[in-house]
Amino acid sequence: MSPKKRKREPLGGTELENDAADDGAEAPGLTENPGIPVVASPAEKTMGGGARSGGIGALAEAVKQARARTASSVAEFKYNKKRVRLVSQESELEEGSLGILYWMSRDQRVQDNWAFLYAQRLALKQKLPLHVCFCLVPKFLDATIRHFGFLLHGLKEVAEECQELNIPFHLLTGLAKDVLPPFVTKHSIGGVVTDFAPLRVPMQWVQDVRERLPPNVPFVQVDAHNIVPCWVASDKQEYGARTIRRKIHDRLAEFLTEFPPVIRHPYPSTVQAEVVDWDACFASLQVDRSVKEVRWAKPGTAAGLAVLEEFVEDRLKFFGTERNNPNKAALSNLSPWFHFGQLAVQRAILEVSKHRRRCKESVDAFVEEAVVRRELADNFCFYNQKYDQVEGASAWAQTTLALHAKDKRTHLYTLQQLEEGKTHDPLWNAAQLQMVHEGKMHGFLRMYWAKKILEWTSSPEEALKFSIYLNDRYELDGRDPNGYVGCMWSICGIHDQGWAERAVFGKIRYMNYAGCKRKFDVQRFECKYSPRKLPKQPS
Ligand SMILES: Cc1cc2nc3c(=O)[nH]c(=O)nc-3n(C[C@H](O)[C@H](O)[C@H](O)COP(=O)(O)OP(=O)(O)OC[C@H]3O[C@@H](n4cnc5c(N)ncnc54)[C@H](O)[C@@H]3O)c2cc1C
Repeated sequence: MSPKKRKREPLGGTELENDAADDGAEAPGLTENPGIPVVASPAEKTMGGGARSGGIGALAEAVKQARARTASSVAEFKYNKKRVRLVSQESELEEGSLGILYWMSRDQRVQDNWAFLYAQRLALKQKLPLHVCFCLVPKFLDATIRHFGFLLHGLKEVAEECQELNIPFHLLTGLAKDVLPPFVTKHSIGGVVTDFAPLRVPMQWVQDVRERLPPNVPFVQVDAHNIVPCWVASDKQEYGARTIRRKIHDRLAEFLTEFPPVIRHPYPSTVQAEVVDWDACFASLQVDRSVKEVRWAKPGTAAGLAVLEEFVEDRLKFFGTERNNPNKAALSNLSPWFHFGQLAVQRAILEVSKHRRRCKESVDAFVEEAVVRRELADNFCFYNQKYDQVEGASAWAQTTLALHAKDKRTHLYTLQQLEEGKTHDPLWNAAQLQMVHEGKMHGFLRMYWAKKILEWTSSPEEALKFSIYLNDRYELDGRDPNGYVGCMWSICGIHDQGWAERAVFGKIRYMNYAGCKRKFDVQRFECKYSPRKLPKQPS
C-alpha cells in the first residue's frame, strides 16, 4: 500500500525557485579544548581564546540579538529558496514520517547556517522533530590529526549546542552511503537536507546517498558556504575574477542578508542521540598523528567569532595596505574556521561591512578576497572536474607549460627536501616551516612558495602534485577549493593571463626573491622561521 502524502511540501527544485516565502590532557583527547598534543607555536597569541571578554564576546552577543531581531524563527522568515536544489527525484514529504534530518558535512556550525535553517524550517512547518547527523570517516584524503582534531573539537561544540536546542545530534561513523540511509529508514525520516561542497569526494558522497535513500524520501542540498549560491552566481566555469565579480556583486543585495536564529526545537523526538564519547572517537581515528595540532587556532564557532572580533578591532585597518606583508598582523586568519564551516563567511562579511566608513579600502579588499576570490574557487571546482590537474588549465597555459617542459631547471628538489625546507632559498624554507609548524602560511607567500615548486621540480605535473600534497598535509585550511585553485593559479595560470615568456614558466606569471625584497623585510621573516628557532617537527 502506498503511503498517503502529507500536506504537499516540496523540498527543492523548480517549485522552490521562488522568492516568495512559502507556507509552507596528556592523552590525546577532546576533554580539554583545544586538544593535545599541540605544536608549540611561535605565533604571538592564541586566536579565538576569547581573552578580551573572558567568555562570550561582545560580538557574539550582538550577533545573537541581530538574529533575534530578524525573525522569531526561520518559519517566519522569507527564506530564499534559490539556495536550495533538489537532489532526489521525489520532492514531497510523505505523511507518517517522524522527522527531518540535516546531514551536516561542510558547514559545521549551528547558527548562521542556511542548510540547518532550511531543515528546521521544514520540521517546524510539518511539526516534526529535527535531527542532525555528521558522518565521520576515520580517514579522509590524507588529513592528519591536525585537521581531525580541529574538526572534532568543533563538532563537540555543535553537539552541545544542538542538545541545548532540543535537536538530537548523531555522530555516525562510516561513509555516508553506508550509515545514513539505514538511519533514515530506521527512524522514519521524511526528508533529508545537506550542505554543499564542490569537491569530487563530497559530491560523490551526495550521489551515493541519493542512490541509496528510500525513493520516497526527498533529499535537497543547500549552499550554506557561499553567500551567492554557487549555481546562482554562474552556470558555467568563469574565466577569472573579472568575469564573476559583477555577477556576485549584483546578487549581494539579495543574498547578503542577516540570518534568522535556529531556535529551540518545539517538537521533541522520541529517538535520543547516542552520547558521543569524544575521547574514544579521537583515539580511534586511523590518521597520521605526526603533524601536530596547532595551539594558536582554537577550534569551534565561538572561537571563530572571537577571531572575527579581534580582526575587526585590531587588524582590519591594516588589511587594505599591509595584507601582502608577511611580517605584519593584517590578515583575518579566519581561513581554518571558514574551511571547516565553523564560521559563516556571510557573518564575517556582515560584520566587516559595518566598518566601511572607517576603513573603506580594507573592507573592499576583504570582500574581494573572502567573497569574490573564494566564490570563484568554488565556481572553478564545481564546473571543472580536473580542478587539481594540469589538464584542468586553459589551453594557452597547457601549451606554454608543455613547450617549456624540457627546459633546464637551475635546481631540482625531491619531495623530502621540500618538505623539510632544505632548499637554497631561505625565504622559501621559512615559508615552508611556517606552514609545517603553524598550519598556516601567509597568503602572499603561498603564491611565491607554489611558483618556486614549479621552478624546482621536473615537470608542472610533479609541481602540482607536490604543492597539493604539502598544502593539504600541513595547512589547517587545506583540502579546500581555495587550495586547489591557489596551486592551479600559481602553477597553471588559471584565472590569470599570459605574461612575458621565460624558461620553465613559459607565459605563467613569475615571482622572484628580489620582488619579495621590494615588498617586505624578507630577512626578518626568514629569521623568525629559521630552523634554529623552531622545534624539530614533524617527529
Ligand atoms: C598556493 C596557494 C595555496 C592556497 N591554499 C589554500 C588553502 O588550502 N585553503 C584556503 O582557504 N586558502 C588557500 N589559499 C588562498 C589564500 O592564500 C588563503 O585563503 C589565505 O591566505 C588564508 O588566510 P586568511 O584567512 O588570513 O586570509 P585573508 O587574507 O584574511 O582573507 C580572508 C578570506 O578570504 C579568502 N581568500 C583570501 N585569499 C584568497 C585567494 N587567493 N583565493 C581564494 N580565497 C581567498 C579565504 O577564505 C580567507 O580566509 C591558497 C593560495 C595559494 C596561492
